[in-house]
Amino acid sequence: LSDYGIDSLLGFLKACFLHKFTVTLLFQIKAFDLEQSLQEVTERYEKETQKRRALHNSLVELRGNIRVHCRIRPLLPFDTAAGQRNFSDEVAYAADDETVLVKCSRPGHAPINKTFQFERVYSASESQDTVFADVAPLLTSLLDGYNVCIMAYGQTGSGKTYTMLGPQPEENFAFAIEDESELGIIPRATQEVFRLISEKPPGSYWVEVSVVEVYNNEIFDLLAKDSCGKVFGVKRDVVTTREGKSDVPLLTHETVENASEFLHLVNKGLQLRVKHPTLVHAHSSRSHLVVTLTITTVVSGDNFGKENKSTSSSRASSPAQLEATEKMKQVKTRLQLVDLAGSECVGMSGATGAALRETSFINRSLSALADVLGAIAEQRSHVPYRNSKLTHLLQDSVGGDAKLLVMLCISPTQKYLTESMQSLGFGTRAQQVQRGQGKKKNFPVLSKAK
Ligand SMILES: Nc1ncnc2c1ncn2[C@@H]1O[C@H](COP(=O)(O)OP(=O)(O)OP(=O)(O)O)[C@@H](O)[C@H]1O
Repeated sequence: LSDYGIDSLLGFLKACFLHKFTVTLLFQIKAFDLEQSLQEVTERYEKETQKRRALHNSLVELRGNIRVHCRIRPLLPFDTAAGQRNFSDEVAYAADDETVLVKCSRPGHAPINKTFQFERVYSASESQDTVFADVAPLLTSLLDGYNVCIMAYGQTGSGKTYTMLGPQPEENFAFAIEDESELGIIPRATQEVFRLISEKPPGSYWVEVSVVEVYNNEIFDLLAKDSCGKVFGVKRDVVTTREGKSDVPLLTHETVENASEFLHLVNKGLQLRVKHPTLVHAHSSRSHLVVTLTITTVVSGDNFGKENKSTSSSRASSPAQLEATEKMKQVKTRLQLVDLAGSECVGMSGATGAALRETSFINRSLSALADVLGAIAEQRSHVPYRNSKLTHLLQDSVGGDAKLLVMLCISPTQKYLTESMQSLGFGTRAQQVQRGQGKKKNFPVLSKAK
């Protein structure tokens, strides 16, 4: 190569290098710009979503609508049953955080491509933390004087107990206390209630808990104790008081002073809850569970405070002690946490004998719940609360002034398509029910603690 040839080759290579360098640099600048504008758009979108949610919440509040959230559980090993082709195909998805998409085409059936909108939709990967973060604001309302009810509804095996309590050990119902991140709404809500109480200005609060199971249309008190102090389920009845409220006479209400006392107590009651294997999974709850926290706010009078030996300044040491104190004013608010038994198509359940009886009681009580919501939605003069013990027990939460959140739980697979569509239909109807604005209990003006 002549000198001239080498020079021009070097020049050419240099030009190529410079060109490549310039192009890379331009790309990098462009990518940086794009990244920045994407970030800006995302931030703006999140702000708008928050604003829209806040507006939606106010609207729901004003109309007294029932809030409905929907959680789609992940695919699990028991979904893939041998010999059932296509049954484990996923057909229900979270299209976004407010939309469920059900998409399915089966030979011999019309294809389904349907969306359902709810206040919040959780995809299979969303954690217990995320679910609870959306529920927690309702608990603030509880201490502001509103009754609150959170109810999990869905087909057998769709994740109701997981969502409400957390994953369950083989032998018993219990809170998996070892792994806090897996705890469900009930234990977290209790922790939150005690945290909120600890932040309150002087006044007095105490928390009582009751645990009830509705099994085969009978109510059982799961905290009742025998003469040796051992818990055993005692049958109770539900009545309507003169004020038109539902009440369970003789129901055990235990005072708890903190969340771990609550967990310990409720765990004992949960051991009595009926569960049997079903064709869906081995540890199916065959009863509706209702855990109620009653929060009594006591505004101290002249004598109160002198007798309060509690370690916490904002809490009374016992209800009995408080009842003995004169010049007190009390306001009671109630948090009802409900893990409904699983809805099921009787034909699908494969149940016979006693199990079939259980299944039909579960289905009857759930359709009584749907009938009650239908009657409220149509503003009928008669709402058939007394058609089942479940609806009679939940009367004040469903039809009364409570803020009600229905947590729909959905199995993602084709096998449970019919049940999932039924649950999604239930949720859609529930969120259209308007009951008038949630009513706040008026707190008496707090007098300064002495
Ligand atoms: N989001 C989830 N992530 C992980 N596992 C889950 C989830 N939801 C449910 N599961 C598991 O699926 C199984 C069935 O769930 P779960 O018992 O909560 O259903 P269920 O709706 O309460 O059923 P049933 O009405 O029969 O009692 C359990 O083993 C549970 O741990």
